[in-house]
Amino acid sequence: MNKMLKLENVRKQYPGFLLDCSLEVPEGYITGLIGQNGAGKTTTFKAILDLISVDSGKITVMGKDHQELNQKDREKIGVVLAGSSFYDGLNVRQIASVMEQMYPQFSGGEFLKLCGRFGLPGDKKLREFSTGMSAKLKLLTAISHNPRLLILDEPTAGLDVVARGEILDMLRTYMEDGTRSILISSHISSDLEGLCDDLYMIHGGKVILHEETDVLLNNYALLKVSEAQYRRLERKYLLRVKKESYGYNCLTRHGQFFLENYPDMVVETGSMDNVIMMLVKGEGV
Ligand SMILES: Nc1ncnc2c1ncn2[C@@H]1O[C@H](COP(=O)(O)OP(=O)(O)OP(=O)(O)O)[C@@H](O)[C@H]1O
Repeated sequence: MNKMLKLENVRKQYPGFLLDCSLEVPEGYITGLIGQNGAGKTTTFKAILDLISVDSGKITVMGKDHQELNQKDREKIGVVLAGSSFYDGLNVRQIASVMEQMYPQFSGGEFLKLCGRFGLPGDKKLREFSTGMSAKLKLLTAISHNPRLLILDEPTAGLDVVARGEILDMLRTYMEDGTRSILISSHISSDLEGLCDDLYMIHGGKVILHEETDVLLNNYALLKVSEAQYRRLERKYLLRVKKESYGYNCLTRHGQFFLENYPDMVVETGSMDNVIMMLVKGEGV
């Protein structure tokens, strides 16, 4: 399978923080990067886009070293970064003409049609936009020049549930052409679990888990067990353990096995937040 993006042991040191990240985005995939505030998501995105220098490691974008991308290659990438935007005195129609001059592939007509569909008036200045409108505009400008790879750092940050849903719908529509790919970050797991094919969890600069979303939601589970039940559990099936007032909370990758074979045990599947919590707060077995 073609890799649209590959990071191999990319390291970046800041005072009190070390990013050490390896990840891949295969063609046709939506890959999610999930992590709490300060986990290293934005640092990873800036490294990919060559906005910061890295200390070591290798970053390959569409088969080329990320520092060797030419203008044509860069036109195949759409980006949403926190904070970046157009001058706020412009309106949507003016942005369309700026984009048309920058990107030969950009269709102003198509862009304005999409803006209309997502409730962005053509003659309203950016400074009059709500947070949700600005987020939608950023994503529409990133996808309207027909890129093959989207790199989206927290595109749903600060949005209400309706605006988040609209952003996720835009991304699903973008993916209908099967050769496109997305790397998207969020600290809200529910945004990513319904969208992504696979997920990387990042914590303290390190990737602590990489799994297909289906496996994560169906096979990873919390076992809530008493002291006696815990003593009988085979340790090899457990990833992390946390002492609780009732006994132990255990993270396993074999949730279906426990559901089928231990009818008396409390087995909770389907929550990415639980998995993250146990990976961060639980102890090794
Ligand atoms: N220019 C910088 N100089 C020093 N430290 C930095 C710099 N940029 C980021 N950091 C540190 O790197 C760590 C990771 O920050 P980063 O912005 O990548 O996290 P994040 O996962 O994107 O978090 P958030 O969800 O809050 O945006 C933090 O501890 C931050 O303070």
